[in-house]
Amino acid sequence: MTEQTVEYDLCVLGCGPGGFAGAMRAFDFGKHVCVVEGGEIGGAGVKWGALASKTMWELSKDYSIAAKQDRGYQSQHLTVDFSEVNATIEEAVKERQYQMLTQLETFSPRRWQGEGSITYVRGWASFVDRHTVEVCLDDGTTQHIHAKNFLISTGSHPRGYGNLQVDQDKIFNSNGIHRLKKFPKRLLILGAGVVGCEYATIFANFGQTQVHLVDHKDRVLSYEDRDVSAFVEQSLEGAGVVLHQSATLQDIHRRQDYLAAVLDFPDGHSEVIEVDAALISVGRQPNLQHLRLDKIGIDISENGFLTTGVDCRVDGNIFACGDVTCHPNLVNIAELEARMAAKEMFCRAIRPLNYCNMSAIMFLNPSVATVGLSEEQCQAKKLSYRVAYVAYAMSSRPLAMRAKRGFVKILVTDDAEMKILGMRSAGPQVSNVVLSIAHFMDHDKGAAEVLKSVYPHPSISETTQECLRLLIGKSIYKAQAFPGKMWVKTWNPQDGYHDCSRDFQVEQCEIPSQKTP
Ligand SMILES: Cc1cc2nc3c(=O)[nH]c(=O)nc-3n(C[C@H](O)[C@H](O)[C@H](O)COP(=O)(O)OP(=O)(O)OC[C@H]3O[C@@H](n4cnc5c(N)ncnc54)[C@H](O)[C@@H]3O)c2cc1C
Ligand SMILES: NC(=O)c1ccc[n+]([C@@H]2O[C@H](COP(=O)([O-])OP(=O)(O)OC[C@H]3O[C@@H](n4cnc5c(N)ncnc54)[C@H](O)[C@@H]3O)[C@@H](O)[C@H]2O)c1
Repeated sequence: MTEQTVEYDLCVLGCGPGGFAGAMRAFDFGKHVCVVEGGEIGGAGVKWGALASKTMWELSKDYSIAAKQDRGYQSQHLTVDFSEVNATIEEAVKERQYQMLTQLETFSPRRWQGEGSITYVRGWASFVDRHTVEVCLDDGTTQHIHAKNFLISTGSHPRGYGNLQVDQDKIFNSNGIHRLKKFPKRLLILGAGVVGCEYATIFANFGQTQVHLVDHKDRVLSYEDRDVSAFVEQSLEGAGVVLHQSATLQDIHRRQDYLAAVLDFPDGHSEVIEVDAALISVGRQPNLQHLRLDKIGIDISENGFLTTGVDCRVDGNIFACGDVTCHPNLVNIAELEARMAAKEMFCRAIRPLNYCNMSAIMFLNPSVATVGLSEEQCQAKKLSYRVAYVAYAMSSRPLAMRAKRGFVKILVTDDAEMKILGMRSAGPQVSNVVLSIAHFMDHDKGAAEVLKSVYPHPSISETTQECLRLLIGKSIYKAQAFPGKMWVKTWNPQDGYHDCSRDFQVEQCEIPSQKTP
């Protein structure tokens, strides 16, 4: 295939996790794919977000463990250098980018002799018509690319804050935070969503920075259940982060060698905080503005995102995935949608995407994992549910780890089937917990059914098992003996909450055809 004459089966716009996954899935079907990337390969999934921030989080966690003083060991002369931390982050980023480029190169038409191919073009794309994009190449020239289908996977960028100038020198967003030259002594973070809470945790873990976390809402992670927000607030405050809630940032004044941030509060008073740097993390906006979607007659929905169906189609031969859509901004969702789109284009997808069982982890100290519905979401839908809570302190592994801060909270339908609706969990190794529940939800299992699995001991996942047992009244440790650490409640739209922790029923012994342990 020569690049100028060919009509590709698929042209992918943007090579973050979504674009890359979509291109590879189309390649699985033996298709000729062109991938256009204007910035750094990997996008926010690698360079500007997920991988970079998670590498920094891992390093900060290691540091905070090394700095502990309550475990019988004490490190001496522990120091940390910001530029060395950054170099390690860069190493992780480069490794992933190298893997991506290696694969693109392996399947390029120049080398690959098998079916299908992937052509990688570096430049910024915009639509000419429904089968053509124009790409501004790195050398300033343009190239037209023709394709039967397009996947828009151009991701998102950090939202600005009014007229505040993000100079990536003193005032940063998540794209620029790694340009800091050293740990700031004082850092203001505006926005206590996931990005804000994660970076507050990271800087607090390193112990070099006084963090001020500011949000206009009255709690952090305001879209989560109140008990989850309260848990995270306690963790952050325990690590020395100062929370400024229900606060509006009026302005940040640049002084000679510091920043003066003015916060306004609902009762009419204002506060001025002096800091050395600020991070603005008030959400993200999709990268659609330069795509010339008007040329292909596609409207952006009211909130600025692309509207897709369950098959990830925007319209006709135009598909979209990841942060440009109105679904949660997560790497796993971008990849899932992209793979679905490719399947829909070339072999018709068998089952539409189910967004109900999506799981996520917020990298805090300790981390928080979520899957499916929260209590607040059930209540908004007027869906009756039963919910059980078990504190990590009730399980052997957290006891052994001396890491008792954490919990598992599982929601099931308030009926005989007790189908799992969702889970919220906090603590070390929550990824294990969330994965097992996501898997059970995907298979539409009820609480009793999933107890047939035997969990290893001692493991964090035993806390999940005990929580499920609690839901069906078969827990080993009993809520009556540990109020506050274990409880069960029901909620329905008419009566609200009913605490069932003390409703102890003697189990009738029958010979069942199939036992639940
Ligand atoms: C600080 C931070 C931490 C995060 N942590 C996590 C996490 O722990 N877990 C998680 O699941 N998610 C996390 N996310 C979210 C995750 O990074 C995004 O949801 C994900 O990267 C979206 O993938 P995408 O492919 O849609 O877009 P992106 O990753 O943004 O990639 C889009 C690509 O398109 C390119 N592009 C844009 N316009 C054009 C154009 N016109 N022509 C050509 N190329 C173009 C861009 O240069 C970019 O490379 C985090 C995000 C941030 C900001
Ligand atoms: N671990 C993960 O999965 C992970 C990590 C980081 C980011 N992400 C993704 O990236 C996306 C963006 O994250 P984010 O934290 O920037 O956005 P977000 O929407 O999660 O949080 C934005 C926060 O800023 C606050 N805010 C908004 N306007 C404000 C204002 N004017 N003044 C004060 N506060 C204001 C909001 O109340 C909210 O708490 C998230 O949706 C998330 O899906 C995921």
